[in-house]
Amino acid sequence: MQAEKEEEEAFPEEYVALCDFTASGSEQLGFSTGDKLLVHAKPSADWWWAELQGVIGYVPASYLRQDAAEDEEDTSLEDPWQDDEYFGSYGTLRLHLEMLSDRSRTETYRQVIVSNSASLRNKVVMDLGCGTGIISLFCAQLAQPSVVYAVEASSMAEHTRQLVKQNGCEEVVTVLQGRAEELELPEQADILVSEWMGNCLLFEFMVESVLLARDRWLRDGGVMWPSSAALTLVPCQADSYYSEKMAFWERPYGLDFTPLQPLAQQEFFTKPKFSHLIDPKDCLSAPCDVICLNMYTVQVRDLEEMEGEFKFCVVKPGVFHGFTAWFTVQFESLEAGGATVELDTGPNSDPTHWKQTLFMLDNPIHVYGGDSIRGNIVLHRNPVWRRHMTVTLHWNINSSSDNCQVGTKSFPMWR
Ligand SMILES: N=C(N)NCC[C@H]1O[C@@H](n2cnc3c(N)ncnc32)[C@H](O)[C@@H]1O
Repeated sequence: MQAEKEEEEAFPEEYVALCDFTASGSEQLGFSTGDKLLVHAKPSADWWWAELQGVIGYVPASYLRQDAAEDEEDTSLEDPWQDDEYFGSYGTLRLHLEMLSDRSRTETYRQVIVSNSASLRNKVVMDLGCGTGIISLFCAQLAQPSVVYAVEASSMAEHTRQLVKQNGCEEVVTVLQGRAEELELPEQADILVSEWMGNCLLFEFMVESVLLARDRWLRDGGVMWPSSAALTLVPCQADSYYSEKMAFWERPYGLDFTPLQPLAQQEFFTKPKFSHLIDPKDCLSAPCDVICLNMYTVQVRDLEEMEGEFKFCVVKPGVFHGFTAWFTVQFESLEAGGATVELDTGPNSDPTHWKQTLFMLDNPIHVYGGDSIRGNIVLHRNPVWRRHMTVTLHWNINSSSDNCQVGTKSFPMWR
């Protein structure tokens, strides 16, 4: 009782709009950046009941920031790119060690350089987000480009310069510290190479920087490495994960802890699980490429909302616990007709540091051979936190043994 009373007293709360929102329905309330809204209730984490100039409606919580009280100093708007935290994390060795230790990833980039070494002669290369400079050093060591501009925004750049000198590549490799989309390159590049992929392909949205650099620094007819990318999805079993996080509460030490299962679902199954290693036998159907990016034509505005359809035919009876996603990227040859090199981060290739991403349904569903699982996936980029997105899955199960089941679930990654 006391808590409810305190809660009522807390409302209304003053919030300020971080960006424009256009209502899509009579029950929603549209607003513009900077509007001050009065929040009267927070019925869910994502949608709040708010008022603006006497009009009431639902508003998306992620678009709002609590408004500092008049007498408190105004906290500056947090950087939507969270650059301090992001580039701070790349200023230490931990993530670079993880990426360099990923032999599948790193050897693929080396193979791209080796198999194109002749065509790289006298070319201008831009290595965007070079980190420790491994790709640039491969270029200088295994081919004869005229110059490689190794661009790195984090403080790692100082050490990268040292590695370039240490390996006798300073004649070819020039390290430029700064954000690629902000710094000046001395000339256009013939090849823009980058290892930009994040979990679920797009998390971190470093790809935006690659596209901006493409539009500004890649000469007409220049080559993008990767040239294309695909997000792949499969319906799957995840029995061990389900047992570990959900079934566990059924009979721990002979006691019934099932009242905690709704909490477990909220805590463990609301967000995607990164670094999931799916066993190929847990795939319930053949995988499907649901989103494909052509790195020459995709535009930054396309990244706001990407949608892909899928239709899976279940190949064996099992428990449909969720979907697993991974990605592949392709590197076209510099020579006409030359072989394309591919990096596949899926369950049938050598594991990479990304592994796969698991999206758990709230409740597992029994499926049988011949059932179809149709639907779509929507990647909705966070309008405020620009390195984040929400992944929404809609599915429709047609089963001979059961009437069709329809479901949908949205997974914040992370805000
Ligand atoms: N998911 C990944 N492939 N992350 C690799 C990111 C590497 O690129 C660097 N990086 C990311 N974005 C940028 C940018 N816009 N400009 C320069 N370096 C960048 C980052 O500091 C790290 O060394």
